[in-house]
Parts: sequence; C-alpha cells; structure tokens
Amino acid sequence: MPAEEFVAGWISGALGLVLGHPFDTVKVRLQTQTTYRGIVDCMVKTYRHESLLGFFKGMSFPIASIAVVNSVLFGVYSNALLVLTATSHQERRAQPPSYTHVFIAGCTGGFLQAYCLAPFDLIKVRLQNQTEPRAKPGSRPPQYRGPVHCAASIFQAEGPRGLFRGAWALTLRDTPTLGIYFVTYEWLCRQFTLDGQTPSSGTVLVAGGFAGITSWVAATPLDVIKSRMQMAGLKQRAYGGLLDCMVSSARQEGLGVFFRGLTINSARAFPVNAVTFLSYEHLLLSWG
Ligand SMILES: CN(C)C(=N)NCCC[C@H](N)C(=O)O
Repeated sequence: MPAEEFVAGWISGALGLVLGHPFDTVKVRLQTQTTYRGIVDCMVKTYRHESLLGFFKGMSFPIASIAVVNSVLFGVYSNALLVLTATSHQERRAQPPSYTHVFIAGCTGGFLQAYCLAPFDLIKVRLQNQTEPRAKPGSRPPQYRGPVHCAASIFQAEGPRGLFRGAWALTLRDTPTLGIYFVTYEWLCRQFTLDGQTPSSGTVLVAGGFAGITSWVAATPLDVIKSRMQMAGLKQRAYGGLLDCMVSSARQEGLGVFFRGLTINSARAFPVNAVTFLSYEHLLLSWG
C-alpha cells in the first residue's frame, strides 16, 4: 500500500487548515448561535470581544488531528482507486480512471475519514463556540480550558460515546460529498489538460478550489445539522436524533436554516482546497 499519499494528504491538509480556520470559526458561530446578523457582524463582534485570537479558537486540535484525518481521506481515496483500477497515482494521468471509480473511491475515503474526524470536530466546534474572551481576573472562565480539558469533560460526563456526538450527521455529510469533491477535481483537471499530460499548477489551484466549493455547497445542510447536534446538551435543547434536529430547526427558523454559513463556507473552501490539492500534487510529483 503506497504510503506517500497518506503523508502528502497530511501536509497538504495542514496548510489548508491554517488558511481556512478563521472562516471556519465564523461559519460555526453563524450556524449555531442566533446573536449575529451576518458574516460581517460576526467578524466585528468576534474581533471586538476576543481580538484576532478569537478567530483561531479551537485550531490546535485540528492541526494535530489533520495528520490522521486528511491522510486517511487522501490515502484511502488513492488506495481505493488502486484497488478499483490497478493504477498508481503516477499512472492515472496516462490511464485516467472512470468518474464512477473516482466517486466510489471518494465516498470510501469520506466515510472512513468521518469516523476519525468525529471526536476532533466535536471538540473544535465546542471550543469555537466559546465566545468568552481570554480569562481575565474576576471574569467568568470559559467552560472548557482547552482541547484536552474539553475532551476530558465530555468523556467524564457522557462516556466515550459522548465524543461521537453528531458522528452520524458527519458521516452522512462526508460520504457523498467527498465523492463529489474528487469527481469535480478530476473533471476540471481533465477539461484544462491535454490527454496524458500533468495538469499545470494553475489548473490544480482552480480545480481544487472549485472542488472545495461544490462539495461544501452540497454539504452545508448536513453541516448545519451536524454542528447543532454537536452543541446540543450544552446551550441548546437536546435533539431526539438527526431527523428531529432537521425538523425542529426547519420549523423554528424556516428552510433557510439549512443554508446557514453557505457563503462563508464557499469563501473558505476555495483557498483551503486550492492549497490542499496544489501541495498534495506537488509533494507526490517531487517524491516521484
Ligand atoms: C465537503 N467536505 C466535507 C469536504 N470537502 N471535505 C474535504 C475537506 C477538505 C478541507 N480540509 C476542507 O475543510 O475544506
């Protein structure tokens, strides 16, 4: 099993993550809190109340976890294609896989990464939703002191299953949308590249960016539900399950609720995934 794809997936994911985290914080807050009037209002309030650091809350854990999550996604995707088409990453330019194979491999990668991502994503969302400024003497301290304290508190209160709150919604979000992600990337690369040639850096940037946008547009409705289920039991009401969360969110806030964070998700997706794919392709090319 070629291991380079796992390492390239890790490094490229970390680069994309740092670039996209401030957008991600704004998105999570818009999806789970009703105090903001929109993206700009959320950014201004976060900056005023918490300074620039507020945008980077909850980032240390994803940076550590991206090693597992992105390497599983890219590693499983590439190795699934190897099983389905008997071609390595280098051979796939001369013998491109069918879109059906790309979709199946993407869904497989998405399904497996969702389970690795679930506890890390839960902790990220809980920390991003703590709007208290850094602890000042006399002020009420935030509920979680950091990622380890957050994980330990959830574990103590709810046991190991608590760390997988929202995992179902995450799996449903990521399985098909990661198929869409890789199909869009492959399709765009092939449109702008001569047969058998390696796509240029510009093509990889644009294809990666649009793959990110397309997949996140498709993922946003379940992303909203996932974030709400992860926050349930804390500030908001507890939901009876995924369906209950969908129905009660739509009843209380209208169908528009499923598109909360769509603009910021798309704005974030382009640079994050352009950089992720560019570094992934370059690393694999340089390792031959
Ligand atoms: C729609 N979904 C879930 C995805 N496209 N997931 C792939 C993740 C890529 C990158 N780390 C990101 O956060 O955009």
